[in-house]
Order: sequence, then C-alpha cells, then structure tokens
Amino acid sequence: MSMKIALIAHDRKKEEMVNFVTAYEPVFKHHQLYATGTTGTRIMDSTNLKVHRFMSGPLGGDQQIGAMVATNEMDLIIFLRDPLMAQPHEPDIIALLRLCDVQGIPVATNIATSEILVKALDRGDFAWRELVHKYKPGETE
Ligand SMILES: O=C(CO)COP(=O)(O)O
Repeated sequence: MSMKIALIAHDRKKEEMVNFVTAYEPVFKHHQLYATGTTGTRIMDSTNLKVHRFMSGPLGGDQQIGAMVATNEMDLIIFLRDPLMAQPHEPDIIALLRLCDVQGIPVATNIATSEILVKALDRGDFAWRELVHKYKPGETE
C-alpha cells in the first residue's frame, strides 16, 4: 500500500535530504510524497519524483503537515532538522513533533534514523498503518 510520507529539511540539511531521497528513489516512488516548499522543490529538481509541496516552513509548511498528522493521515515523517541553527518558526517545529507523538507516527529527525525507517518501509514494516487507514472514519484509501 502506498504510504503518505512528509519530507522536510532545514537549509543546511537540504543537500543531505536530496542525496538521501535520490538514493532511495526506487522506494519513494511507490509512495505519496509531501514536503515543505523549498525542500519539495529541491527534491523534484533532482529526482523524477512527484512531491506535493506545502508552504515553506517559516511560512507555515510545518503546520500544514502537522494538520495531516493531527488527522492521522501522514504515515511517516522524515525531518532533517538543523540542531545548530535557531529557526524563527521553532514553535511550529515543536508542534509538529508533538503531534507525531500524540498520534504515534514514526518520525526521523536525523539521517541515521531516516535510513532505518526507509528500510523498514521497504520491508513492509508499515503494514500496520493500513489498519489505521481502514478503520479511520472518512478515510477513502
Ligand atoms: O523550515 C523548514 C522546516 O521547519 C523547511 O522549509 P523549506 O522546505 O521551505 O525550506
């Protein structure tokens, strides 16, 4: 089953994100991809993947992705954060991560965890999310 995956990277992590998504393009191409604005553009410029782009992070993109997490629609979040740079929208970032914990959504905030989760995704370890979608009122997929 196709999963909904959010890809987000802070500026100094964008190259790492592009390299990561390029390396796992054969896995990602089976899923529905979402991203904050600039991250999504960078990924689409470098791969053949189609990415639904939300607003840029500082303009509310994290919150838009958070809204999908709140309704339990997002299956996996890969968020390469910059731990060494203050972000103007830090409250939005914290809110997104909090909602992942509220719903129990797998979320990676660094490349090592990202690798492990994408390998798990490829192996079929996300099958339990199908049950979430199946029994969620209003969900059509
Ligand atoms: O700031 C971000 C996430 O907090 C990322 O936003 P962009 O992908 O638009 O740069």
